[in-house]
Amino acid sequence: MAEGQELKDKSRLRYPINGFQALVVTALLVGLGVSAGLPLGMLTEMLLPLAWVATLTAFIFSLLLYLKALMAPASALAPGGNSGNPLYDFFLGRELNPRFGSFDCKYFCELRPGLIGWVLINLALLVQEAELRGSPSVAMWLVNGFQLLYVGDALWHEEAVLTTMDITHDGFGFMLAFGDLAWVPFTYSLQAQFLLHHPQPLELPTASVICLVNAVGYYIFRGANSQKNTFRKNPSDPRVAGLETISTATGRQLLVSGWWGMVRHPNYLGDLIMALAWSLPCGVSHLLPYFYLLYFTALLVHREARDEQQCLQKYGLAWHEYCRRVPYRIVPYIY
Ligand SMILES: NC(=O)C1=CN([C@@H]2O[C@H](COP(=O)(O)OP(=O)(O)OC[C@H]3O[C@@H](n4cnc5c(N)ncnc54)[C@H](OP(=O)(O)O)[C@@H]3O)[C@@H](O)[C@H]2O)C=CC1
Ligand SMILES: CC(C)CCC[C@@H](C)[C@H]1CC=C2C3=C(CC[C@@]21C)[C@@]1(C)CC[C@H](O)C[C@@H]1CC3
Repeated sequence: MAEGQELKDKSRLRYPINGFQALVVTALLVGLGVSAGLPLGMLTEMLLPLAWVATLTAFIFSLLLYLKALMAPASALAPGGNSGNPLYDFFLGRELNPRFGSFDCKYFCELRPGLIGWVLINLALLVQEAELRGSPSVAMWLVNGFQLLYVGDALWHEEAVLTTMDITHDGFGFMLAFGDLAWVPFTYSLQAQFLLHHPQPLELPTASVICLVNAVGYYIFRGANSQKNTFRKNPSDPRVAGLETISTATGRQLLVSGWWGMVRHPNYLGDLIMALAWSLPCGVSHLLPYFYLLYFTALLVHREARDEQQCLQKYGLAWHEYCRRVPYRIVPYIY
């Protein structure tokens, strides 16, 4: 169990940290099913109807959550989803942490169904390719491997999601419910879907270069996220104690050396490099496999701007000083 950030009423919610176990249990159940004759590859023929059902589920779920939020106390509402405009509030989410007993709807949806569903769809596409062509292609192995690493990493470090703005600031409305339940599994698996219908020959040297790109992206992404998480948990931890910091009026400090001294969002940079590595196995003849990279760039640029606003509010002058010391946002010398 882990404790979340402090809420408006000074209380803290508790969250179970067992996302990685959920992934392992799902893998075991799917393995059992497949060995008992479950035709996993058939899933690939049901993607469109399943995407519709997921969207409808997200719609009904967020409608119920909106109705539930009408009875919630003011202290339980999200800062942005309480405008009084029902459509806007339904879309962004009125309540910050809707719960049924100890079951936290937003926390559950943020990582588990979407991320585990995504790698399950990828696996089904790999199995289907093996059935169609005798064995999965190198490109399909790479896409499956890279994205499984990403999902496994997110679930392994599940506790880190408790400090993201989705959990601490945003309500749970249609946008996030749709994003978590429908958008992630069905659009994040587009590269593997593309490969099933457009096989790409991949020579060993090209595959090795693509693996290197993914490794570099992962190294930056994990290094930056772990450095910040370690520092926030215990600034005197020997792994971060030697880093240069700026003090803020809130008593918290900001890192100005290490990964966070290179750009203001080194974790986004690593994430984008990995996104490129996931598209490259699909070749360069079609734009579709690059959809994730384009959408993700737009999402992270927007997210970075929102985070800047929140940090400026929290840290004021100290944030200005940080921006002066670390002038680039995501890509050194470019942006
Ligand atoms: N694949 C996907 O679809 C998505 C992936 N992601 C990934 O999720 C991860 C989490 O991203 P996200 O939630 O956006 O935010 P971040 O992990 O980047 O966290 C931002 C927060 O970090 C703290 N911070 C910022 N600068 C510093 C500094 N110099 N020193 C110490 N603390 C600092 C601030 O919070 P405070 O000071 O309060 O601690 C700030 O609000 C990222 O790796 C991102 O790439 C995100 C969105 C979508
Ligand atoms: C429907 C819209 C276009 C936007 C929906 C946004 C959501 C898909 C994303 C908002 C924040 C997310 C995070 C992740 C997945 C995507 C969503 C839900 C991660 C869980 C991905 C893995 C990382 O390690 C952590 C991320 C936290 C934020």
